[in-house]
Amino acid sequence: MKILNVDQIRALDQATVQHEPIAPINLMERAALSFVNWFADQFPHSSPTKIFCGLGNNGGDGLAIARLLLEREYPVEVFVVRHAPRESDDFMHNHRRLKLVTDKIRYIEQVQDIPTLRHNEIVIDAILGSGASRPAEGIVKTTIEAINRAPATVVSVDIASGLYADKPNEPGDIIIEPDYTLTFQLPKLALLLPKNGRYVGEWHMLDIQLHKRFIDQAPTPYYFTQPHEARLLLRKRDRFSNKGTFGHALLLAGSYGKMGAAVLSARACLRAGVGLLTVQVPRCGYDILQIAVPEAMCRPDTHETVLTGQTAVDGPEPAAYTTVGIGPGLGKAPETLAMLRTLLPTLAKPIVVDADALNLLAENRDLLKKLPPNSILTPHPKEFERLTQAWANDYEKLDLLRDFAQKNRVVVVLKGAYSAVATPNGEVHFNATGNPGLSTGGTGDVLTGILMALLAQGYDAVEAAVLGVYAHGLAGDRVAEQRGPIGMTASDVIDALRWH
Ligand SMILES: NC(=O)C1=CN([C@@H]2O[C@H](COP(=O)(O)OP(=O)(O)OC[C@H]3O[C@@H](n4cnc5c(N)ncnc54)[C@H](O)[C@@H]3O)[C@@H](O)[C@H]2O)[C@@H](O)CC1
Ligand SMILES: Nc1ncnc2c1ncn2[C@@H]1O[C@H](COP(=O)(O)OP(=O)(O)O)[C@@H](O)[C@H]1O
Ligand SMILES: [K+]
Repeated sequence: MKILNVDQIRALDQATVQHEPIAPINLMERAALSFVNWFADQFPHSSPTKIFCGLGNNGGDGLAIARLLLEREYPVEVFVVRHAPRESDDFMHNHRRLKLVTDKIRYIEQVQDIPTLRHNEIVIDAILGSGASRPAEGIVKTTIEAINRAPATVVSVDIASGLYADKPNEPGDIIIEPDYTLTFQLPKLALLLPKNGRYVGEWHMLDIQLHKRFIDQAPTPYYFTQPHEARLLLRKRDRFSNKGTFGHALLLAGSYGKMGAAVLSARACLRAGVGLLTVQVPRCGYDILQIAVPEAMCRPDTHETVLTGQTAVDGPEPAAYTTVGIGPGLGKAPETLAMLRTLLPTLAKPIVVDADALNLLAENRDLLKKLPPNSILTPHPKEFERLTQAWANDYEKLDLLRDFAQKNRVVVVLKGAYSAVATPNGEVHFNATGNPGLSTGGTGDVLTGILMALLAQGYDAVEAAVLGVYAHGLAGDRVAEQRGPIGMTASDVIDALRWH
């Protein structure tokens, strides 16, 4: 699913009006109806509801929502925040219609006009929508502050008032902090960015049947992966397959005290369908690996505590494996850096690079040029900052991300809520699955194992990254469903992986 910017959303509304065709006011009615259907499923009919409307089309939505909720006998009061000299046409139309069915419309011009809000009440926030283009001030600001102070449940129409849909707000901007955001048709970029968490709450999309062809043709670098899109990537297994069909992966991981990371990656790699797995660990990890992951072959390094790449055991060169994964629990010993220096130029097929291998690349950026094209890098934000530079806001971070992936011809999975998969051609695919239960040590190692397994099975790097983060997050969601997010372990996530 595409993520469009504000100008494109406006053009999409117009294209829908022209091509369906549908009158703008009926499109607004459709949006209001889809909101009310969600609302009625969520909140009982007795819920006292106060709707705050601005004077633009977001306010127009609010007025239409008020009328439809009144039809369903919700106890509704409407407050119009008079912040501008002029109302939009569709606002005025809905204002006239609403006045015919209720006399409970009040106007907020000064602070005394703002009603008291109680904890059992619901506030519908329709003050500013995607048209917000400057910081809230004056009576808009005061009203938003009052709503944020109130104990009421707040539901934002389309987007929290004051939050820009596709550009950074300034620190100190006053923005609604909703419990829910119901956004029309497509996600807005702002909803997916970490700094905006408190201005979004739980969010859902409402399908208002905007013009499909326009969406299909609209150029955008940003996508939000839907479950059906991720599942489409999944390949069926041939009845006559054998273990060779699914690749032989080599995992280079672990150091003294961090052998668990190697175990977790190895187990996840097996649970993600690799045909064969060899793990090279420092000698001190040999017994651990053999006992904890009997399905994997183990090549002990000649070094006792860190990886050097040297081994006394016969076996193929790393370049002969279908793919290589490197990083979990690795440490940053000089011998390990030397291994990277020797190893990377010998590899031609995409590999997975994580954790301390990324930190070594960050400290030795000349090595970035040695990465096989289409390799997958899986930094969390701090690791990505080390690879690049600090950013002033999430939008700048996205620019850095796209730039880095394009320049280095790699796929970057920037991990976190809505992990972002950046591709060498400049696209960013945000992942929808996952939950805060995954914020625990080892879940990143699990992702590395999954990505290696997918590369080994022949998925291309972008497919592997998009499908891998999806399956990883979904496994986390399954665990959270069964036992709640708190106390989830990386091993639980491995056990919950499913590929059907
Ligand atoms: N046009 C359509 O067909 C549809 C539009 N929809 C609604 O329309 C909204 C967008 O409507 P608008 O473009 O009228 O924009 P808004 O309703 O978000 O804003 C109204 C006006 O406020 C002004 N403004 C911007 N920042 C402000 C600030 N800080 N303080 C005071 N005023 C400020 C802007 O000049 C803007 O024209 C969407 O968010 C959505 O709710 C929906 O009804 C879906 C269909
Ligand atoms: N709040 C969250 N919502 C969704 N996913 C999360 C959240 N927090 C962490 N994750 C996921 O958990 C994993 C954590 O990886 P990482 O930070 O590398 O941990 P570690 O190095 O301990 O394994 C990533 O895949 C990340 O996307
Ligand atoms: K709003």
